[in-house]
Amino acid sequence: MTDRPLPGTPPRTPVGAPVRAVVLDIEGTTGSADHVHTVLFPYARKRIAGWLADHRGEPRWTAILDGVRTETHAPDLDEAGAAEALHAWADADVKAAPLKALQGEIWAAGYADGTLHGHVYDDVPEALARWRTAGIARHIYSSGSVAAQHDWFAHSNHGDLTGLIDGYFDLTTAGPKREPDSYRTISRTLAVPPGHTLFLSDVREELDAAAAAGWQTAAVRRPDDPRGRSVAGHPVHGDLTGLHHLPPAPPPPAA
Ligand SMILES: CSCCC(=O)C(=O)COP(=O)(O)O
Ligand SMILES: [Mg+2]
Repeated sequence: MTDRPLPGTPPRTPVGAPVRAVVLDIEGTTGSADHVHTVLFPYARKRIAGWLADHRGEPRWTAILDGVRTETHAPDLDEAGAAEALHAWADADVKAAPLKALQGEIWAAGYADGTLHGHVYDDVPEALARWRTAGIARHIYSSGSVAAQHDWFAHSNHGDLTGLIDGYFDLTTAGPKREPDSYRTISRTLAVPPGHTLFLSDVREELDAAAAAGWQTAAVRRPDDPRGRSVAGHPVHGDLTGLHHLPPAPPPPAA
């Protein structure tokens, strides 16, 4: 796949404008995509049918079934049909909210019994701590559910990092990551102007969507990423160390 800017992408606030909030992707940016694909996804895939059977009738089971029925436009789908849809989404890595909610539920048990951990690259805790010291807000935006994101950072290879993170956005609270409107929703929630918000991701289409919403962007392509270091239209970093010293926002005017 070649990296080309989307036609019609408007010019952005130049990098260098004061940054008041950093929003970070997980898979491929702050954590290992390989860990997500070879550890977390298979762990959940194997347990989908068992989880549905074990939690039948509970409110979270009902929410997941209702979500699958809505997404598949099949209001009468039963548990077996829902399991089939969830398996198909898992196999194709479809970012469907009911699958993401269920994966989060299943992973929670694995984190609790110590089978699973979240993978966070070594440079991430220091970057988050530096931005906190500089008064820059730090939020995560991933297709994984908010609960799954929180668990990933709470049970990371660097210990519990949740104290360094101000909040989390997912498909249900913001929307799909390749849609500019999702970034507009996050801007409204954070009450930070788009031009003062920096998005970090490994996926060009996500960065293009954030840029279309007026955000600053930087691509993160880890050295082991087979896609290489070129992401058209966005500055590219191999880790977060080059982003430690973001230009801080001036303090708000006195009332
Ligand atoms: C710990 S959240 C799991 C990541 C996930 O489920 C996923 O689909 C990756 O999404 P991202 O938006 O972080 O690329
Ligand atoms: Mg990613």
